[in-house]
Amino acid sequence: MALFKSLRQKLGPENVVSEAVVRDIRFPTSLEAHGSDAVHTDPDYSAAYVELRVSGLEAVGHGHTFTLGRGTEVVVSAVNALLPLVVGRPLLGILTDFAGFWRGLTNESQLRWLGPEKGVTHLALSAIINSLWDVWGKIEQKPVWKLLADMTPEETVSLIDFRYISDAVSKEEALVILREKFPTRGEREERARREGYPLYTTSVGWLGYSDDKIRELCSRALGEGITQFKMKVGVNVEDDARRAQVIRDQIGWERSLMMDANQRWDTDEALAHMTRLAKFKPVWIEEPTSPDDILAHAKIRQALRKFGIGVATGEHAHNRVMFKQFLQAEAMDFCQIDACRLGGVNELVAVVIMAAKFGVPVCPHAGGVGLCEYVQHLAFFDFICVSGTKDGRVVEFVDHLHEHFVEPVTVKGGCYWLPGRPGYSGEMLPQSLDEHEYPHGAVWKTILESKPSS
Ligand SMILES: C[C@H](O)[C@@H](O)[C@@H](O)[C@H](O)C(=O)O
Ligand SMILES: [Mg+2]
Repeated sequence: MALFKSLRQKLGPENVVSEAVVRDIRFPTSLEAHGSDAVHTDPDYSAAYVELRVSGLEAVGHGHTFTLGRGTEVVVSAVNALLPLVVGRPLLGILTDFAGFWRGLTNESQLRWLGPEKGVTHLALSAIINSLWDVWGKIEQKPVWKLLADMTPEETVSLIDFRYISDAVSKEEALVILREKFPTRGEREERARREGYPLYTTSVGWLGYSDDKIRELCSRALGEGITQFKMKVGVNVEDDARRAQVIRDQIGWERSLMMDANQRWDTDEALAHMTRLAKFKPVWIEEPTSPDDILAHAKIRQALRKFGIGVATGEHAHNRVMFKQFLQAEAMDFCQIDACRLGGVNELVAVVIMAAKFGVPVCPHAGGVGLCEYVQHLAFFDFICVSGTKDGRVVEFVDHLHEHFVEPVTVKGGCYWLPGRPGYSGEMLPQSLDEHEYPHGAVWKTILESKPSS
């Protein structure tokens, strides 16, 4: 137990979580249609942002969950409801029995009625769990991917609550998967440093962008060495076809194009629309229908196989149980974990291991604020410790709001590059937090004051 031993040397019973505050941070991305899709037409990328202090420690844990605009205040309330379960607890006890702690939060006997393990309370949980991972990384002076890469297989499985997934992957099976790659982790860590991790960009194809803007952004992305692109579809199939043509004209046919319908269609509509759009050779259609409808995804997947179009989903799959069923029902070709939809690193690790068992590539979702900063850690963990490969895998990148982070992602030549600072990379700059706090931060004051009163 290498890492736990080191923690025991650094932390004692006096190091308790002494304070945790949550803030409502919103960015007015809807003003320029950044992030817009077939159902989220005016997204303001937002965060319920937690700062967690531990007595006797200088390091502060920063963690957030991603949400949109008006939803943020609901998530902030849910974080406030959960925080009494965290404040006052010794950090060592939390981290060395992380699965037990996690279950305690997800199964608090009154709050669990709101979920369990889904929706607002689960989003809120992830902000707290993310802040704990951040402080853990800072204590060990390691970025989270490295913290994970330095764990023994036994330490890794101790993070996971196996309840409800042990029929798909047991603790013993998870250990076998992790042990298999354990001796060769060093080689892949070296390769990760040398080669990075491939990305695709969604920033060229938000639904509210004009054709001219799409053209300009494609040519800029090509100049930056990006070779994989995603566009939004779903409102009007003829518009989608026109925009797909615009993108193909720019990127050619050798580079990859993905499509994302953001849950807009019924099953038959999905089939009709994708039959029409198949000629643009998309690698996948993402969220073609309700994110809860596993069997519909399976049906769509079967039907689109003849076109060579895969089905991707996961950004709205609310817990490991949903992923289990998508995998068991052969309903997804690409597993899109989301660092904030799931209950933080602990549940993400479970899904990454489960996907490896089912042989489905993990291609993390990152369309939001700070999601790129988070998911890079999980993708590198998957490569170094779990699947051992980057083949057929790609991490989403959106080129928005990175300037607000203490350690923004490094992307170059169509790849993410390993983050180096201790922690989970989600810490935002103090000035950005102050300016974007809703409703009194300077940015919101200006926007709200300029709105005509009704
Ligand atoms: C509202 C958001 O921008 C979504 O459109 C976004 O997360 C998207 O589904 C994606 O895959 O990036
Ligand atoms: Mg999506």
